[in-house]
Amino acid sequence: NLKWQKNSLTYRIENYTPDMSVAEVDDSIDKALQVWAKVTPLRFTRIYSGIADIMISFGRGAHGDYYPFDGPDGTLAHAFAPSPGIGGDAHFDEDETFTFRSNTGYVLFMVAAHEFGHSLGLSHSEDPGALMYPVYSYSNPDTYVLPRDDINGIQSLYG
Ligand SMILES: CC(C)C[C@H](C(=O)NO)C(=O)N[C@@H](CC(N)=O)C(=O)NCc1cccc(N)c1
Ligand SMILES: [Ca+2]
Ligand SMILES: [Zn+2]
Ligand SMILES: [Zn+2]
Repeated sequence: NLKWQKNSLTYRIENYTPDMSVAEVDDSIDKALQVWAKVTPLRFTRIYSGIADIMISFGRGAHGDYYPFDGPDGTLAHAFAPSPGIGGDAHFDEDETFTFRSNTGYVLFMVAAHEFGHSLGLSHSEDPGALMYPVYSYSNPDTYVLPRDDINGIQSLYG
C-alpha cells in the first residue's frame, strides 16, 4: 500500500519513555503529526484504547516484530508503511535518550516527525536537508519548518 486511502487517521500512544514527562512525550508526538497535517488534508485523532492506525510505542532489543532494536545509537526508531495491522505503527528504541527541547540526546519531536513520514508512505530522501534524510540532525522544534523536499514528497501522495 503506497498511501492511506483515508484522510482521517487515528493514533495511540501505548507506552512512555522514562526520559521525558508524559506531557513532553504527548506534545512531541502531537507536534510531529501536525508537521504533516499542515501540508496535507490529513487529520490525526488520538485514541486511548483499541487499535489505532498509528500505534506508537517505546521498546528495546527484541520488541515483538522481526526488527529488533540495537542498543544505544544506530537505529533510533522505525515505522511501517501504510497498511492494515502493523502498517503505520512507529516504534522508538528505548535504549536511546530522548529529549524534549535540549540538543543533548535525540529530540523526540524530530525522530517522531521522521518516523511519521514513513507511517504515511514516504521513504528516505537523498536531500541532506530533508526530514526524510536517513541520518538524524537536530532542529529547534519551536521554529521547525518542513523542508521543501518533504513537502513535495508528501503532497505527491496526499496533495
Ligand atoms: C534502516 C532504518 C531502520 C534506520 C532507522 C530509520 O531510518 N528509521 O526511520 C534509523 O533510526 N535511522 C537513524 C540513522 C541514524 N542513527 O542517524 C535515524 O536517525 N533516523 C531517524 C531520523 C530522525 C530525525 C531526522 C532524520 N533525518 C532521521
Ligand atoms: Ca538504537
Ligand atoms: Zn519494531
Ligand atoms: Zn527513516
